[in-house]
Amino acid sequence: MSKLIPAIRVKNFSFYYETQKIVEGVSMDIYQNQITAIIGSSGCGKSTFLKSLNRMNELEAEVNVEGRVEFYGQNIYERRVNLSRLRRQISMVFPKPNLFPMSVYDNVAYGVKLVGWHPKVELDAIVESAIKAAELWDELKNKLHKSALELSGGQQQRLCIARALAVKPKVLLMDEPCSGLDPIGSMQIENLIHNLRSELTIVIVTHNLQQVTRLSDFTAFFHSNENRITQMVEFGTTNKIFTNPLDSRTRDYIFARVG
Ligand SMILES: Nc1ncnc2c1ncn2[C@@H]1O[C@H](COP(=O)(O)OP(=O)(O)OP(=O)(O)O)[C@@H](O)[C@H]1O
Repeated sequence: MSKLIPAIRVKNFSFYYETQKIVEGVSMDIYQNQITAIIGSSGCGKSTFLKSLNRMNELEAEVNVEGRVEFYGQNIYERRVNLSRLRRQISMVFPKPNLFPMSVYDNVAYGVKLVGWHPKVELDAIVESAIKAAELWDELKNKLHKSALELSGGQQQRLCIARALAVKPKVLLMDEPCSGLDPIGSMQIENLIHNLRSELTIVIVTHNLQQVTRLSDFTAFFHSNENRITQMVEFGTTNKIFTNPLDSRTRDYIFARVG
């Protein structure tokens, strides 16, 4: 493996919704151009943690944090951080497609237009390149001006990825990106994630442990303790976590589910 460069360094990080502590004392590195999976029981705080990596949860609730999340050396929780810029650099894909009721083209162009004006020819090129990167161009090149909501579920989810890619993020956070898809739709997204890794750093939350072993380079196991506060129990290469976990709680979770 070539030298690993941390894109995000999480340092002794705790997260609260108002005063309710959800995640406690997480320290981990998320490496550039690697796929990192976050696994753990339902409700333990995986999505919360994922959204704390680009401060998305602040759109939903009042939050408090302790510790640091450094993105290429800068603590994203510093007061002077520009949140729109941060969320472009660390973009997010949600469990269900959340396209706008507008055309395929306008969905992909949306975030790009928010950043600033581009000549039409430039915008066309950005949209085409993002749709190609999401491996949808052949399917959609003749439907660019049709409503995005007419696409299949799998196409909609890949279009969400195209929309996220259009603003040229460095990191893509993916929360259960295949949850609503059939096996073929899931496999297309998995192939896409696999191919995107050469250009992007990816963090994925999923309950599908087979998917974790197929896709990810590193795995973090989160576990909620008796006080319903979640800690990261173990982090390592996916191979190590799935063949020889050190912690009995990781072992119990993985072997109970994989068999
Ligand atoms: N906006 C919010 N405000 C307050 N509490 C929240 C909010 N979102 C989630 N929570 C709480 O945070 C805890 C962790 O939820 P979260 O969705 O992060 O878990 P999860 O591990 O991703 O779950 P799942 O695997 O079922 O999707 C839960 O107790 C949940 O009720």
